[in-house]
Amino acid sequence: MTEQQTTEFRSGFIAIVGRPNVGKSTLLNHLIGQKVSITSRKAQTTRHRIHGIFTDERAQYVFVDTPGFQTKHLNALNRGMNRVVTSSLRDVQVVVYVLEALRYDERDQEVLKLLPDNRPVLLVINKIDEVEDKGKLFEFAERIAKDFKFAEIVPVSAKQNTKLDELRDALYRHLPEGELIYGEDDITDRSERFLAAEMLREKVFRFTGEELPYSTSVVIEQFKMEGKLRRIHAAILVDKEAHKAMLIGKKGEKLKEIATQARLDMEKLFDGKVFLEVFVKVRSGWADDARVLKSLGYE
Ligand SMILES: Nc1nc2c(ncn2[C@@H]2O[C@H](COP(=O)(O)OP(=O)(O)OP(=O)(O)O)[C@@H](O)[C@H]2O)c(=O)[nH]1
Repeated sequence: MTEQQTTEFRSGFIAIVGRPNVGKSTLLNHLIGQKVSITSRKAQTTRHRIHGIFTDERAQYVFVDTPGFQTKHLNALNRGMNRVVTSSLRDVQVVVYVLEALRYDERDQEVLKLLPDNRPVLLVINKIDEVEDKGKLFEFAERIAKDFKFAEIVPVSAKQNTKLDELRDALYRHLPEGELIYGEDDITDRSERFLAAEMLREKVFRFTGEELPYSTSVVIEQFKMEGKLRRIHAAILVDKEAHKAMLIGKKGEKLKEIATQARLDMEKLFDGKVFLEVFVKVRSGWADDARVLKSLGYE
């Protein structure tokens, strides 16, 4: 091969799959160097497909962050998520299958069953910072490799940015030759409005621990540019008065903290000042129901 052939520009879509909590969102954020996907200690916080984009002088890597594959609790939402996993695997060039170091349970195996055999799959063993005896990683990798033919195996710590360059190199090796798919400076194809909701939703999860149910949702009611300032009004919708009190906290302190942290993340991501106002609203049930609203003359 000549020098030129080895440095050809490459591009393509890459899916990151794995059971909840293995660190997919953290990996995506750290590979891109920006916070575009929400992370939290609670499992199952990713509900949407997010494209994170990373461009350097030799390639454009377009990441698809898939929700954790659900094997328990097959409700409609989770069934939807599984479909997202399967469909996102169909239109990518490379698949990254993430495991937690030294952990390989039946949920991981369920995801493994979804892996395609007609394109490269990289095994990423994450959270190696938690393993003292690194020799164990080798045995672990050998064991997993018996279950699937991986193109490469890359141990990393997403959180500590360890071996992420090795992972980028491995991804480059398996991407096809191609032009830029998105702009050079793009990091996601999601709107700022969507990302603002994600940032806020993450803080709600983070600051309410296990107390608040997943039924909580975030709506951006207004997103306005005023010169360089983004003026954002957001509502956190809850089902019960008790949940509202929980979110607001003593003297409103919890809500203030949630809003401040979300605003700081937004300012970093949007690279500009944000004025953020957050309200907590109790969903009145019928007000949410599109059909009822329609019959009352609202659209
Ligand atoms: N020690 C350690 N913890 C990590 C690492 N990567 C991620 N984590 C932690 O693992 C937890 C889950 O990370 P996420 O990135 O939200 O996991 P996910 O796979 O996207 O989870 P879902 O959105 O539920 O599918 C968080 O508490 C992270 O901080 C790592 O390399 N080392």
